[in-house]
Amino acid sequence: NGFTETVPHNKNSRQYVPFSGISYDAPVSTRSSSTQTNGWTQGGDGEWEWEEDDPNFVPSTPIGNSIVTEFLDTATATPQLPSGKLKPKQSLGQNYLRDGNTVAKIIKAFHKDATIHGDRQGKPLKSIVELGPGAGALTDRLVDKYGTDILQCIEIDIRSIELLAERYPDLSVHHEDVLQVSYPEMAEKEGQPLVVIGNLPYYITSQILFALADASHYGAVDCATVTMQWEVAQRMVAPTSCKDYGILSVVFQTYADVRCHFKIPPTVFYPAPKVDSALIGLHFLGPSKLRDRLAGVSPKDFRSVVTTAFRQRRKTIRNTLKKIPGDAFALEQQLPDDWFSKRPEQLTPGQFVEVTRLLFGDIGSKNTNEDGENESSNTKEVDLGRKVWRKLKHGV
Ligand SMILES: C[S@@+](CC[C@H](N)C(=O)[O-])C[C@H]1O[C@@H](n2cnc3c(N)ncnc32)[C@H](O)[C@@H]1O
Repeated sequence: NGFTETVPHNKNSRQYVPFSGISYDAPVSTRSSSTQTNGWTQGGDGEWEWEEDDPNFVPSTPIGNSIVTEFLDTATATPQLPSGKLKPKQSLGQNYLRDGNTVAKIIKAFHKDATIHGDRQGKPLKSIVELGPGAGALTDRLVDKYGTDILQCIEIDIRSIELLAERYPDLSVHHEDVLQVSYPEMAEKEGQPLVVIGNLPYYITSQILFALADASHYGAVDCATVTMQWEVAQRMVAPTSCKDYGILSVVFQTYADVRCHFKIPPTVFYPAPKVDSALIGLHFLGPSKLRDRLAGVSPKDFRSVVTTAFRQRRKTIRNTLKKIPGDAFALEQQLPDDWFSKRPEQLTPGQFVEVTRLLFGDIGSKNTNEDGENESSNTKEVDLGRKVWRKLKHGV
C-alpha cells in the first residue's frame, strides 16, 4: 500500500520512499521555530510532553459577565453566548468560538471530511458526535444542517447540558467526560462508525486523539474534524526529519490520513487563547487497512518502539533500541546499517513499523496456545487492542 517498507535481502541496497498521507487544504504559512512556547514543555531529553497537554495554557482575558455581554453586543452575526450563564472556565478549556465565519468554515470542512475525503465518499452521514459543545456555537449549525436525529454530543459541564436541553429538547447530549467515553460501544449502538467534530478543550487534546486512535482498532470512528493548538497540529502533519516530527506524527500518520484544513487566529475565540489554532481532519484507516499498514505488528509493540525512540530523541536508533527487550539479533542482522545511525526523527512511520516487526515479530506469530502451537496464523483475526494509546485510567 505504499506505506510498509520491508527490509531487502541486501540491506544496504534499497531506496526507501517515505510514505506521505498528509495533505493541506491551504498552504500553511508558518512553522513554529521556538521549542519553549505555546504551552508545550520540552523535557531534558528533547521530547515534548504529549501525555499532559498544554500544562501552561492560560487564557489571556479575565473572565466575567460584563465581558460576555460586551461580546454579545459586538458580535451580532456570531454564535450566541448567554450572558452570565456560561462564564468560561479555564479549567475546562472553555474557549468559545465567537466568530460566525470561522464556525461556517469549520462546518464546511467537517462536511467534506464526513462525506468526501478518505473512504467516506458515498457513505451516508448517519452518526455525528460533537465533543464539547459548550454554548453551542458549532451545535447550532450542526442542528441547522443535519437535524437532531443523527447528532449527539458529549459534554462535561452541566451548564452546557442544561442550556442545550432548553434549546434543543430532542438533542441527545451526554453528560460525560470525553476521556471516559467508549467509542466502540457508541458505534455499536449506532450500528455504524461515528464521524466526530469538536472544538476541543486543549488541555486534553492528545488524550482525546489517542482515544480515537484506539477506537479505530474497532472501526468505531471513521473521521474526526477537530481544532487544536497550532503547535500540536504541526506535530500531527510534520514530515520526517522536520523538527516537529515526533510521536504524534508517527502515530497519526500511521493510523490515519491527516489533513490540516486551516489556521485559526486567537481572536475568534472568547476568551482569546495565547496561541494560534488549526483545524485538522483525520481519516482513520480502520482495522483492516491498519493491519496492512502495520504489516502484522501489534500496536502495543509499535507503541513501545515509537515512545522509547522519541523519549531519547538525541540518541541513534542503535542506542535507543538496546533498551527495548526484543529480538536484538534479528534486528542487528537485518536492519540496514544506515538505519542504525539515524535519529528517531529521521525514520519514517513505515520504517518504525519495520523496526517493530524485526524486534517483536507479527501478532500472528505470537498467538500461540499452551502447547506452543500457532492458534491463528491469520493476523486479520487478531484484536488490535482496546487501550494501547489512551491511558489505562481512561475509558473501558
Ligand atoms: C474549547 S470549548 C468549545 C465549546 C464550543 N464547542 C465552542 O466551539 O464554542 C471545549 C468544550 O469542551 C468541554 N470539555 C472540557 N473538558 C471536557 C471533558 N473532559 N469531557 C467533555 N467535555 C469537556 C468544555 O466544557 C467546553 O464546552
